[in-house]
Amino acid sequence: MENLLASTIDTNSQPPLNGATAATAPVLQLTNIEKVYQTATIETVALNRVNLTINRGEFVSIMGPSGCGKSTLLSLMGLLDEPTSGTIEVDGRPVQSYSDKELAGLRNLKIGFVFQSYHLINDLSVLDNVELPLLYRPKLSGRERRQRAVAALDKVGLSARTGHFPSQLSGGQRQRVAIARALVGGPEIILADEPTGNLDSVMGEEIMDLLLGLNKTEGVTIVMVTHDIQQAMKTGRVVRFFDGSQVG
Ligand SMILES: Nc1ncnc2c1ncn2[C@@H]1O[C@H](COP(=O)(O)OP(=O)(O)OP(=O)(O)O)[C@@H](O)[C@H]1O
Repeated sequence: MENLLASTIDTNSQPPLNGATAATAPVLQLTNIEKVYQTATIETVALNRVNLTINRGEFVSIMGPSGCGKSTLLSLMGLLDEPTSGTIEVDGRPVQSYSDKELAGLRNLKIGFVFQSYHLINDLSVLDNVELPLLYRPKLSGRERRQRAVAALDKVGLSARTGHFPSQLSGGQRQRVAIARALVGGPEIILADEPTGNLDSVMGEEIMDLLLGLNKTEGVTIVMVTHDIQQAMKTGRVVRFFDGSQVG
């Protein structure tokens, strides 16, 4: 699974693409996806017959009102949850055909997550937070883990803050740490759930520029949920949802 990083770099040596073209290979493909949440009192159809293809190198925004299924969609794309019906394919292969070990590898290596509220561990330094996902990679030495974490922090412009704790950082800096943590494993895809939702407009712009740069210069495929139309318009494609269905 370590080769995923290498294959990412090979693939992305091509010019990065914003927007789907026939020449780009789908990295994620959702076909006829339905997700129904069943509780004791109510059944909620969170996603209804969703068909969505994400091509390698794209930056796609997902927009829609609260409760329309955006986070549900992201957790299905991140293989954190399963659809009630329909098919998810990763690199052209249905998720059901991957073994549990392969799926764990995909989640850990291929996909990085960024959340609105950062999800950092307050008791750990910036460097330790970023290094955390690498602890699941026994083949890496402690030194290699540290080097990769420092390199990821460098990419987000925070190499001077490795010894800080999250409480000593601004919101924008915390989100940068979270992005470094998402990047440290060398993922092909970043799934970002309202990454600027807790930030003021200046810090939000900075984070948006960082994500745009990662997409453009490193070819990282990004799917971002946002309520901000101006940010969405900077990405290659905007997909709109309403009541669990795509409306544009
Ligand atoms: N674990 C769950 N159990 C039951 N219902 C759920 C669960 N998760 C989400 N839902 C419901 O599914 C629907 C879609 O929720 P989801 O969180 O995907 O929406 P969203 O578009 O991300 O909303 P927001 O913009 O407010 O974050 C909502 O009606 C929600 O109440």
